[in-house]
Amino acid sequence: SSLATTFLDLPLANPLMNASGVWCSVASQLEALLESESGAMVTKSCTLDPRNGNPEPRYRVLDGNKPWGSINSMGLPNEGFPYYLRYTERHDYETKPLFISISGLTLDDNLAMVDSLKDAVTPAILEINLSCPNVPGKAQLGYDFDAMDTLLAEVTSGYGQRQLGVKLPPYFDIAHFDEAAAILNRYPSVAFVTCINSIGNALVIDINTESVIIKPKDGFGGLGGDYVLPTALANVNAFYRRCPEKAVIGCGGVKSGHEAFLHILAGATLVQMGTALYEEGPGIFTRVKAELLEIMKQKGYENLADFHGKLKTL
Ligand SMILES: O=C(O)c1[nH]c(=O)[nH]c(=O)c1Cl
Repeated sequence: SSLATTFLDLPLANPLMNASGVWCSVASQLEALLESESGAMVTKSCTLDPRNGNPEPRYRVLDGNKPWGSINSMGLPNEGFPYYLRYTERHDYETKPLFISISGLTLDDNLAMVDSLKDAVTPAILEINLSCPNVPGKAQLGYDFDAMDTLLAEVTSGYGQRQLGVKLPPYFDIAHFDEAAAILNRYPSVAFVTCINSIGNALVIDINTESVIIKPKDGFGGLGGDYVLPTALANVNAFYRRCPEKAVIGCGGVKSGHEAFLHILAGATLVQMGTALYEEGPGIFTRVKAELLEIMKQKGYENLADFHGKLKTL
């Protein structure tokens, strides 16, 4: 059996990569991902200027010894767009493809970064984070369909119809799957969707301290890990069914070959890891690769195409 695959016509040794935001904020982390057995890698969502982000604690795993998941309200800490643009210029693309994630604080900031990327003519693949903040008091872009449509119209024309992708927040209503997909399908250059970002504004409470466990936003934060797997699989499959011309990247609840297999069965071409990578480090790619291969062997699958998107219904 082989894990080899292609994405946007690029060859990958395997479908596994990090989720933006995890182990990808600074050069040392990016170099560790390059040296890891991941098939691809993505940078931390960046803003035009560097940001410190929110006060700590801003990331916690739940039930530490057996982390069922994580909660975070990082606040978009990053080194600023120029730092990641410089990394795209020195990345070794022969080793593995690189995605660059942007999350501008304003439409103009997003357009400025897209414009610089277009001029840079870098092989890096753009993933626009639609969970980026919107106008204060308004829902995040991924939940403000008019703002999302406007952004995509401006970005796709600014990017000269070059292929790019979007990182979507989770949706929980069939009508929202329909509406989001209808917008995305109007932009053929949006070649992939990454589902899902963390489940927003969860609240974890510690019974011993009778307190929340992260400092920002009175403890409200994005949920990752085991808790989000069924929602992640639903979003992967919903967009896989609704966007036949686009690839889907799965993200959410992957910590072993088992969940990676489920994401691919649901329609994911690549699979990202966040919480599990945060806790285990880049060695996780070696482990999950072996586990996925073992499951394929047990089931008699030679390659990913043998089961990709072949989820059965009853
Ligand atoms: O707080 C963050 O930096 C953050 N945290 C997330 O869980 N998803 C995101 O897209 C971002 Cl930008």
